[in-house]
Amino acid sequence: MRKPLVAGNWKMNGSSASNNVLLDGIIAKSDTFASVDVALFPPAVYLHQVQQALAGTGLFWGTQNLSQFNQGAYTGEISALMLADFDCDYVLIGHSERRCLYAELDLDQRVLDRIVAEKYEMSVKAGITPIICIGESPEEHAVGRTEEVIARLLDTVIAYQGVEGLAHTVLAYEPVWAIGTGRSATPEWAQDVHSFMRQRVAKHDPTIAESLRILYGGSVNSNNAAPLFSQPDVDGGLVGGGSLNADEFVKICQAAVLKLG
Ligand SMILES: O=C(CO)COP(=O)(O)O
Repeated sequence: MRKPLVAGNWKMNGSSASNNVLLDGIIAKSDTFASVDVALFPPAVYLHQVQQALAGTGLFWGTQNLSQFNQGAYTGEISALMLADFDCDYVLIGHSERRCLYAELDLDQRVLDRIVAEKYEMSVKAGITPIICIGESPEEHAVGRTEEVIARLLDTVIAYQGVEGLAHTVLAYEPVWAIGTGRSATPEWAQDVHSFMRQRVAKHDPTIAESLRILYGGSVNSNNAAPLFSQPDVDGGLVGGGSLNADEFVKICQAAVLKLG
């Protein structure tokens, strides 16, 4: 049985004061979801605050991005080694907001997937578990290209690092059309796509595929979390807006506990 994981992506939200309220609310109820893994992803400037608050609670933390380079003249970037310095457990890689809004191309205009693969390698080497986000755009969704888009990214990551790295990786299916829209994928749709992802990995290594956690992200809330998480190949959620309110996020984490029966 894969242990469910609920990840709260705060995106560019919060302040020292509001973070304290949110953290206190989550920590106060953490014994009600102790049987699942829960991780918080604050903006990098608040990493220290979150690390201090969560130390000893059993909750995990991470960041929303990392550089594909180790160190040097990369203004504004944060390396895997720096994240390891903060005992980060996880890092989000390839979130659609980075791909779309920040056009993560390198100087040779190489494809985005390659950058994702390089970041993935950096995090694995630093001992930080990557959560690789993939999903189709509204346009790709409309013309039925979901599986093609997902297969392309998965194959690039596997080709670059080998399937073995996926033993230390979490995948997140985040359809762009469901992010921040209030229009979540149906549980059936999420299950179909997650199953496709697992089967694609299984072609390379069935054992790794079976143990691989695949999260669903896109308008997860306290009403739809339980039906989504009840699907056999949905191993938890990557939550944006729903992770900014302690009561709402705690309910989503508790929904993941139901999956354990
Ligand atoms: O992008 C997401 C999490 O990374 C999902 O965001 P929402 O839950 O706000 O739709």
